[in-house]
Amino acid sequence: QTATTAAPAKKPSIVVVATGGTIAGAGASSANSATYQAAKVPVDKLIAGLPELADVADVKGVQAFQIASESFTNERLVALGKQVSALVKDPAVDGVVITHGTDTLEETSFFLNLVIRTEKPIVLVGSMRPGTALSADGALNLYDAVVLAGTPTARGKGVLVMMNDDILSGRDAAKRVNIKTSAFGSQWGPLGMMVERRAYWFRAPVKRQTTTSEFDIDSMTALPEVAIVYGSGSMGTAFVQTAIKSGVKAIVHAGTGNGSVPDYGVEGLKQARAAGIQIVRSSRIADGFVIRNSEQPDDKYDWVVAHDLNPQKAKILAAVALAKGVSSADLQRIFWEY
Ligand SMILES: NC(=O)CC[C@H](N)C(=O)O
Repeated sequence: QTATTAAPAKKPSIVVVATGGTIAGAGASSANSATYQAAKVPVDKLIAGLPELADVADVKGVQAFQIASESFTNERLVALGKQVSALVKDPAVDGVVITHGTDTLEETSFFLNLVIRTEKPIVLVGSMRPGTALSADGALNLYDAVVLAGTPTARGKGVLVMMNDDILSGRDAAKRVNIKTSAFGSQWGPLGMMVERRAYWFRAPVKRQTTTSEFDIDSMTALPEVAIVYGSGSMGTAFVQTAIKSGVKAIVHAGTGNGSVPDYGVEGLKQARAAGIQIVRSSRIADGFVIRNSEQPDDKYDWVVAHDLNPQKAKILAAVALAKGVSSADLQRIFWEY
């Protein structure tokens, strides 16, 4: 007697914003897994080459850029952010996937996590082998990313990275291995895994992001330049002097060990701070974090520590914060909170 005919579930509407990278790469032969040209295949061809996408979502493609991700600039980051912000404001869009080269994917994922005010899933995805190679990884990664962007439980978890079955937070996902398809990881582990169209979650981010962020792409016009100076034995002082002259707003010191600075390098960083440049102590070590007033008297010198952010992530956060013109005390608060 009771009608049990269920209305057919509406498929989520997902926009794939393509920027290039290996996931859009092509090689001369199927044996070329490492030698190929990135950013060759247009987004419509990527989508048409994966008919399985139609089973899981209504997918539309937008070609934002067609570049290798090492060629991303602050201007391109801001432009991409504004484009994604406009898309997630469209009530007809349920989620956004961004195909991206893997080299600077971690910068873009963190940037968008800081500045896009939305609960809707934004998922970055790349690949380590071009689509023309044997055991190419891009097809499954893209399929998983589209599924994830349309998954209700992915809402409110910030910008995500979908690679090699792992769902990672865009905040701390980083390229930790080159050449291998298991390229991405985080010292805090993945948030979950994607298996056969289903997201399995094991943890959630606690840092400020997206809807709880104080930053907003819609009121941002440009990002200031930030330099990274790489620490090593006998590192010299020339690069800090060059950074001072170049007019950067901050120097991220990718120090050795716990973010240490050599005895002969302290003076240059003090000069930079006196010239109004913020000093952010990070570490060249991929894991762990930098403790304030350990190794160097940060309170005395008015320096900031990068917490657990790697130098390239610290560069993004410093640029986003300094685009607003914050004080050093605020900058340190921001490094603890995001
Ligand atoms: N695996 C990749 O995507 C690397 C290709 C290229 N260097 C890029 O980052 O776009």
